[in-house]
Amino acid sequence: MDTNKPLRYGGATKILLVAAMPKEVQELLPLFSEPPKKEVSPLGFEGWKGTTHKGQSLLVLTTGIGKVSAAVATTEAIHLFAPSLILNIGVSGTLSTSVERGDIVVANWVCYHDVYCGAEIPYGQVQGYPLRYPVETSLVEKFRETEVPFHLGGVACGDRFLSSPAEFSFIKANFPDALALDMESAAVAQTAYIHRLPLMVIRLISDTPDRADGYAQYRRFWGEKAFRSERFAAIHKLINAI
Ligand SMILES: C[C@H]1O[C@@H](n2cnc3c(N)ncnc32)[C@H](O)[C@@H]1O
Repeated sequence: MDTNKPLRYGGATKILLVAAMPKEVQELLPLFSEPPKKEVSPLGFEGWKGTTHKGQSLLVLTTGIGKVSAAVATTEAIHLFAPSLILNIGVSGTLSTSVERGDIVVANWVCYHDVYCGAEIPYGQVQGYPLRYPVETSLVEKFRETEVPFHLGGVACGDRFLSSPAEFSFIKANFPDALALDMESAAVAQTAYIHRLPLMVIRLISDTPDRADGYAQYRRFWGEKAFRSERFAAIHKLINAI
C-alpha cells in the first residue's frame, strides 16, 4: 500500500467528527446549526448528521472506547459519509506538568504508546507505518485567531486507562515531548492515514494520570457540568473556525 503521500487538506466541506463516548458527543451537538438527524450505521454505531453554523456537512459519531472500536467506526463512516476532514475529539490525561485539567491540547502528531514490533523497530511504531502520525496543522493559525488558549503538541494513545505513576513514567520515558494521553487518537490517525485523509485531534484534559486520584479526577470531570461545558464551548469556538 502506498501511504507515503497522504492527500493534502482540500477544504473541510464534509467533516467527520469522531468521539469515543456518548457524553462527549452530547457536548458536541451545539456545533450543529439546527437539530441534527440521528443515524445508526449498519454496524450499529450511532451518529448525528446535520449542518454546521458555517454550512459544512457534519457527522458526529460515537465510536466507543479504545483503538479497535475507534478504527472500525471511523472506517465505516469514511466509506458511508466520504468526509474531507476527520476530527477526533475527547477527554484525555495530561502527560506534562505544563498541561492542566481543563486545558485543550491540539495535536501536531499522535503515536501509540503500547505498540512494540521487536528490537529493530522503534518502540511505539507499527511496522510499515509512521512512529508519529502526521496531523493537519494548516488550520492551527485559524485556531489562534479565536484567542482560545490551547497547547500544540504530541498525543500518545493506547488501550489502557492510565492512572499509575509507574506507567506514566514509562510513557514519559518513551515520548518525553507528548502532552496528552488517550485511548483512540492514534487509531483514528492510522485509519485516516490509510485513507489518505487529513486529520485533526483536539483533546480536553480531564485527569492527571501520575496522581493516585487520577481515576477519581476523571470520574469527577463528568460531574462537573458547568466546568466541562465551559471547556467544550472553547472547543466549539476552535471547530467553528474550520
Ligand atoms: C477513558 C476514556 O477517556 C479518555 N481518557 C481520559 N483520561 C485518560 C487516561 N488517564 N488514560 C487513558 N485514557 C483516558 C480515553 O480516550 C477514553 O475514551
